[in-house]
Amino acid sequence: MNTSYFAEIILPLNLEGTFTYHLTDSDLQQIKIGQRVAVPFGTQKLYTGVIHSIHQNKPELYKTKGIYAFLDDEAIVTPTQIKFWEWIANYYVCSLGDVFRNAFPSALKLESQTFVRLIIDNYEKIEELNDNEFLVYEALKLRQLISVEEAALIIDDKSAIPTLKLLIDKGIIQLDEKIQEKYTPKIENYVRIHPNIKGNDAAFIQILDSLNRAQKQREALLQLITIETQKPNEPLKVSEFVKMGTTNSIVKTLAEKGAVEIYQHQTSRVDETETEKEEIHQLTLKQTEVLEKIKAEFSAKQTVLLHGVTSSGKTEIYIKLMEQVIKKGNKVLYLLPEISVTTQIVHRIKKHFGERVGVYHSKFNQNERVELWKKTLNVEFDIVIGPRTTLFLPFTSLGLVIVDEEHESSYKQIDTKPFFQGRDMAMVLSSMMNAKTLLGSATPSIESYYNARQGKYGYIELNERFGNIKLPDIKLVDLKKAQKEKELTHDISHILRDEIIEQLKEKKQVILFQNRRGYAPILECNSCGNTPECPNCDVSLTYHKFSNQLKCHYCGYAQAKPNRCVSCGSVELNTKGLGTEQIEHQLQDIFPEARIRRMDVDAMRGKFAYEKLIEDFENHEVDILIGTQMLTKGFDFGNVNFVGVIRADSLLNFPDFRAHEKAFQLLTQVSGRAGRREDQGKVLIQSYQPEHLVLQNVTTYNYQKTMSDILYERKEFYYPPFARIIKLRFKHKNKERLDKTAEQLVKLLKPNFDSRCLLGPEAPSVGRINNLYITDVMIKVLPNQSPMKVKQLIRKEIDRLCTIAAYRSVRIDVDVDPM
Ligand SMILES: Nc1ncnc2c1ncn2[C@@H]1O[C@H](COP(=O)(O)OP(=O)(O)OP(=O)(O)O)[C@@H](O)[C@H]1O
Ligand SMILES: [Zn+2]
Repeated sequence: MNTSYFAEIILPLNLEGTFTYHLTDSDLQQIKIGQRVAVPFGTQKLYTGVIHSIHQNKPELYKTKGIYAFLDDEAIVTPTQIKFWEWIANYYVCSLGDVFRNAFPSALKLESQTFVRLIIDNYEKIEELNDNEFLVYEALKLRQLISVEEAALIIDDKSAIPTLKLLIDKGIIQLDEKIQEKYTPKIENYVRIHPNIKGNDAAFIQILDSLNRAQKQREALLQLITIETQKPNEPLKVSEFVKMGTTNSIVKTLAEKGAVEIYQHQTSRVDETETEKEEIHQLTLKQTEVLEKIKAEFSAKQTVLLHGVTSSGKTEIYIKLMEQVIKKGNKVLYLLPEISVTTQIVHRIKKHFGERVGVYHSKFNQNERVELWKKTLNVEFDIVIGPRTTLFLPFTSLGLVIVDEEHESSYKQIDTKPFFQGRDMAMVLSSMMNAKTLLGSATPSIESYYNARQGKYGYIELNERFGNIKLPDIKLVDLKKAQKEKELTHDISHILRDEIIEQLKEKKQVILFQNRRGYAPILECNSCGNTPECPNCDVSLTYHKFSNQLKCHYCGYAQAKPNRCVSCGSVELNTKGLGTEQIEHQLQDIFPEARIRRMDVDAMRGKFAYEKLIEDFENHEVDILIGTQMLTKGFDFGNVNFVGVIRADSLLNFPDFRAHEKAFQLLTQVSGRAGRREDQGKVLIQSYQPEHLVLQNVTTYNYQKTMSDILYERKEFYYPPFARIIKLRFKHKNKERLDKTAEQLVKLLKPNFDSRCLLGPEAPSVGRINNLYITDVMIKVLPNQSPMKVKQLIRKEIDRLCTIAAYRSVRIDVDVDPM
């Protein structure tokens, strides 16, 4: 045995660094950086790891173990990816294992606690299974579900992971997941002249004669003939045909008589494979100019910020640029904030590039993820589109990374480590691969705007809408005044109401925005003022009328709505605040005829709920769409000329240093959904404080002014982009222990910081979630400090704290550049 070679292996553990295993001669024959291996860890555990590096430095302090098995012949992780993971672990102060866990699909990463289930009950080629595979297969037939740990008991430790991997590859078993909802495409009815009589004059004349006493049917049939002659290859929907003057029952009768045929055709947005490719739009003069400027800037700068007003055709410019990059043999990564709400853009891109587009859907299951990983590795795509996690796919030869709607806060990962900012990491990955990055937005984030103005990025403006349509006319509605003058029905001012009536009369569709979900966020007792709170979190419960429940938006806790106040027993419970659900009810009351739909997380539960709603909206099966900020993300609907904002106030009064920036962005974006085709759009924003500066700037589209006001304040108080923020979040079920730990860490850190730059510990506005108390410490890193040194210091002091038993159980999350 040759023990002079060792491999460093990345494991999905919350521990620093990589782990050393010794290599045998035969290991050395097959080992490649980026390959998967099955290894033991600790006394009992099995993991799938990835080979990080090979060396000859024998560890002095402990005895190494060997590798159980190699799971791949070739590497499935690229060297750039490993470098990228390390960069992230370093920057975001977490372990390489934390990054690996999040970046690598779980279906490729079996470990002791992973469960698999049988998907083929009667496997036909049983004789082809090896003994171990057969034993696991038999066990699964009895139990359906088995963990890697249990498989190791049935066969042995060494073979457990490789055996399960083989069974997965053969499609016999699958990682256990909740059963995924299948998308049932919408079936549309189409109508055509019956094939039996088409082109058969005799048969046709016979039918026509038989209709002599049914004039309407005869006319409809003749009309259909005319349409088919004019547009021979265009399928005609029954619904469209009916709009041209006939009725559903006439079409039905004609079908019964064998004159026409009603047939079905799937109109799916998700499954685009059969759609024909379309030519890329010719850019306008202005757009071409912008494209040329982008390319010129790229020759000197790695990153360019495209600041183009809503509906200026940024997407069209991206498409043209992508085409040019692909022609040179390079690949493109196109990042979007939330793929589920941006089906429209995916559709537009697929229309031009067809099969060579890979789409990462945040609701993809594990098996779909693996497929995308493998196809990217095999360079089967020219373009891959997806949300921030798409950054982790195994790309080669990227030429361009586009970050669309770069200001969107959903680029930041907040629920799982690493807490990375997808936009920033896009630039890192792009530069590692010698590619260029294009950031695009109608309302750039203040950081990107500042960097561009400082000359770090190229900066290009596009100030006119496609077709030279004017930006929507935005007016404010004073809710105080409306209330006083009794010009308010529920929460809808009469100006807003009349505008909606006008729009509906003209057969236009309306988009309304309200920043809160639920019915009326808070239930309050009229006698004692008590408000029901979540038993697990320090927040009031939100009232949802549809389910008649009170729900916690933090931990998911739900209870039936009480009839009496739990505190004093009074039956006079009142609702306070305003959510989308309530607006929906109010609208239904004011516009009983209108078809109203709602778009928020509660209404969008299923896997393809957004897609379905967007489809219905595009088909004009919806008159009024009310929703939360989901509505704002890049929607491009032709039939919307008017947008209304129900109440802008909660956006303005949010206790966060980014509140004004976000409010400006959100209101500008939502306004931008109006008037994108022919006429100038209109927007009404209702608010109790119409004099507010941010609102005033929104109505005049004064981005520059807004940002320079905000920059001024940020500079005064050391906020980004003038300082970097690192937030330490402490969590524990015992409040006293939590506070002590946080205070202790602050004491250790204090000597290194100016007092203005080390703030807290302080409980956030929601100080307890899911029975864990929370407290935050905020560190501001000034430009004259090295962020890396500060991070090292933080790591060191946290490690020091963890050596003391009393503090060890407190969870400390380091969030670099929190949002
Ligand atoms: N050169 C062009 N030829 C044809 N249609 C165009 C052209 N440029 C833009 N359009 C159309 O104008 C509409 C708005 O363009 P697009 O969606 O690309 O704008 P955008 O700048 O990405 O907007 P937003 O920031 O609001 O998402 C789209 O329907 C698009 O197809
Ligand atoms: Zn809760």
